[in-house]
Amino acid sequence: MTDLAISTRGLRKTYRTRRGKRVVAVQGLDLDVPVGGVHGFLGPNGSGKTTSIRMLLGLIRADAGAMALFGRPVPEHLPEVVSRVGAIVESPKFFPAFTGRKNLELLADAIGAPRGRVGEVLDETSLGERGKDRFKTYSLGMKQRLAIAATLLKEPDLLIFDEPTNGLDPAGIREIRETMRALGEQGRTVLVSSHILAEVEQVADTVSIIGHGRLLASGPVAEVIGGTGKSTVKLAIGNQEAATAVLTQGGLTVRAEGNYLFVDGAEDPADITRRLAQRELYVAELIPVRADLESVFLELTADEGLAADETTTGGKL
Ligand SMILES: Nc1ncnc2c1ncn2[C@@H]1O[C@H](COP(=O)(O)OP(=O)(O)OP(=O)(O)O)[C@@H](O)[C@H]1O
Repeated sequence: MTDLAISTRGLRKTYRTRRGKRVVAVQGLDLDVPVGGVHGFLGPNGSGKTTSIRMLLGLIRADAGAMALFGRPVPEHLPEVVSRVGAIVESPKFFPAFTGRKNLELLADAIGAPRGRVGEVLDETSLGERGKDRFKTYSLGMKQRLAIAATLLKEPDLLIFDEPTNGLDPAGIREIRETMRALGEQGRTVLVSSHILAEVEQVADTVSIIGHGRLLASGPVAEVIGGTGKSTVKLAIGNQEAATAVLTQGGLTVRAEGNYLFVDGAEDPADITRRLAQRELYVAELIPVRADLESVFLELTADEGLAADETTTGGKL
């Protein structure tokens, strides 16, 4: 387990609401995050991402299951590994009237980090010269990057960001994305939770997709995208009607869009051309359409709904 920055097995958490209802937020989560690079922790709203992160950081107790950070079981051994972990789970508090630099200097003093680190972390988060400006003049994106800079003061090996781009404009999102990518390239491990997939797809090396507090898929982005075993092929053909009939008979799903047919479900594009050629229908153009993380995510979480189960049954976990 030591080559994993994060590992959980059978992690569970049920909340009890004031009205006595039980909300199963995380139900048997097995999560593995390799050391080094950016790992996207993906799931629809309410799928248990924040709850899982809070358990890992020792902010709330798990009901059952095992967790480890860098191979050390937590929360039991959290004091040993906590210095290797930086996290932004909620917006940190900075002094509005102080400059970004001053805020970081105060924080560095408080946690015993050298003040020399402040200039470095401002550069690492592309705040550089803007460190001289007051915090209250910062855009949301800059405030968020200052929060990341603060977590970098103690040079953590693992950074955990819960929905770091929430509320940011496209420019702010791009800046955070570039910062995360740079951190991953330095060999740090970055866990970033999100329900915005396009964003994570561009920056993550590996991903885990969860739904209802359970792991649905995990691995390198390319493998997770390819792993659904389905591909779409776009083809141009003279007789669309006849081609649709042949392919549909063969169990494929076909839809027409303008001059093209989009065919789903073929194991191999060559299979499509062969079937059509057997009926003397010849393809003018055939383009495999790359699956993206978004479509894989939607496919995997199709049955998950938008919120976790709410149940009034009092069964023991
Ligand atoms: N303190 C709490 N008390 C009761 N229920 C809670 C509490 N915190 C979270 N929940 C519920 O637990 C489930 C999982 O929530 P969680 O915040 O972990 O999901 P999430 O994937 O982080 O979602 P989001 O993307 O919306 O932040 C949801 O149904 C949520 O309403």
